[in-house]
Amino acid sequence: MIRFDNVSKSYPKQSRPALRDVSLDISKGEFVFLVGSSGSGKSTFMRLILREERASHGQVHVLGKDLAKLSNWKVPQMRRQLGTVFQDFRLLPNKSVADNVAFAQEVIGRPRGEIKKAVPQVLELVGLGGKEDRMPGELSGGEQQRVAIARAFVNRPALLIADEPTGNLDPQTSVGIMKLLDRINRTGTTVIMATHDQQIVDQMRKRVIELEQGRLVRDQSRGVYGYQH
Ligand SMILES: Nc1ncnc2c1ncn2[C@@H]1O[C@H](COP(=O)(O)OP(=O)(O)OP(=O)(O)O)[C@@H](O)[C@H]1O
Repeated sequence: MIRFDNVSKSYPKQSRPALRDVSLDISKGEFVFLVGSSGSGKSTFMRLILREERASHGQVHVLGKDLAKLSNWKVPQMRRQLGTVFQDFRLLPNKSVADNVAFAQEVIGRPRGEIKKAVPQVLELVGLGGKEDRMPGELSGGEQQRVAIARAFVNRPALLIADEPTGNLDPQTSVGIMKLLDRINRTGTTVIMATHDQQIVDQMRKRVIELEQGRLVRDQSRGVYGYQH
């Protein structure tokens, strides 16, 4: 599903590369935690997968495609198969919960009837049944993140990328969000999650990939958080 072959990424005017010679494979259906101290390269790793950035050296394959060879006009089509969730939720503040989720389907041209059916279903799945008409500002942080996950999942992406999805949430709420991501993973969606949350990584015992100054320093199945701040 994802393959990095000797991938390095240097940003202009930066003395050291953000990623150095990273090689790894992530298979369909895996759940992977990406850990490492601030600045170790986690966001860069995810931006390469989304083709928001391009590798300086090496090859990035996503869903069987070499991203260096993917023409720009095909990028949106590729991204439709990826869902993204962020620490700061990124909901549209003036749209209701249902409309936030529906929007993800509208932009890819799904028929109205299908949207009408899919939105309540996915809101039910994330535990927000009955809150369709609320505005994001009327929800708790945990609920807002559930909306963001519903929006990311409504198009049934092959891969869900979550960048510190529990970063703004208290420990108990975070556990609920993790259970939800685990459930989504069990439907067959591959999940890659960058996190600084030691408790969650230690509890879930999933594959752990650790970056340090842009290098892959650990790749462990059923791993723990491991590094010190
Ligand atoms: N757009 C950019 N332009 C220049 N340098 C960048 C850019 N994005 C990241 N970097 C640099 O690349 C390195 C890796 O950053 P990256 O954001 O990938 O780390 P991170 O592990 O996601 O950090 P955090 O946990 O704080 O989000 C850092 O040294 C950072 O300053």
